[in-house]
Amino acid sequence: MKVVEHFLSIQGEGLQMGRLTYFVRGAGCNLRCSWCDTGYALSDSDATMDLSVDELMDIIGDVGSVCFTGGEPLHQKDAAEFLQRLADAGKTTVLETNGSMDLSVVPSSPNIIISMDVKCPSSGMQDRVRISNLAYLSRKDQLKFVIADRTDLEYAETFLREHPVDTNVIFSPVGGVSLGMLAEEVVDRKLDVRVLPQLHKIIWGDRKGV
Ligand SMILES: C[S@@+](CC[C@H](N)C(=O)[O-])C[C@H]1O[C@@H](n2cnc3c(N)ncnc32)[C@H](O)[C@@H]1O
Ligand SMILES: Nc1nc2[nH]cc(C(=O)O)c2c(=O)[nH]1
Ligand code: SF4
Ligand SMILES: [Mg+2]
Repeated sequence: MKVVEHFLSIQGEGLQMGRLTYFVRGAGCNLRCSWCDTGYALSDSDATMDLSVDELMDIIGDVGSVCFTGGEPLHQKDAAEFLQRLADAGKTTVLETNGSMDLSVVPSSPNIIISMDVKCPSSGMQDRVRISNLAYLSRKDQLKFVIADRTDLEYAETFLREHPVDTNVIFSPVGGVSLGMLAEEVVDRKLDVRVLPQLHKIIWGDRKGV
């Protein structure tokens, strides 16, 4: 596994928000979202270490919650093996994936929470979503829309109307965009979604390793 960083922190996103979590950030991504807050992890050459799955399991130790992210974690050749080992060890693992990578490779386990993005127009990557991935999402998983503006919001609303999915839907503002604006729009439109911030940025600001 080409790893950029790994660290113990508090889960800052999604339904596991607030939980002590061990983060593993893989190097390399096949997309280039305009607002990506992890530009330091988008190339394979951003890797600072090459770790085996055994080494990663030793590093994670007895921490019960893991977030496998990136970059794009499914870009890693041993992603499925890592996910299977985490699931077999009984760890709750959130897989933060960008929606363009085939989810059929993800082991089926109640311990693996797929957190799939649908990229909205502001990202410049909205055409990269793999619609067939929606079939792999269930009630344990989450579908995340990162929203920069009203165009994104309307895109997300239309997407959900055209592709109803029985999973948890999260609207999260692009860093720096008003959470209040997003919340008011969701209330006005009576959208059955969760409006969530990035908790780690509220605690520590926008920086690496947290
Ligand atoms: C850094 S990405 C890595 C995982 C995967 N590549 C993806 O995009 O889902 C992790 C999460 O952070 C979100 N994200 C990235 N930049 C952001 C920003 N500037 N503001 C809010 N969320 C952001 C992504 O949309 C994604 O849900
Ligand atoms: N604390 C913290 N929580 C996170 N949840 C998802 C993250 C990510 O970059 O994928 C992330 C992150 O970078 N930090
Ligand atoms: S897919 Fe994820 S890691 Fe890749 S550019 Fe977009 S937000 Fe950043
Ligand atoms: Mg992050």
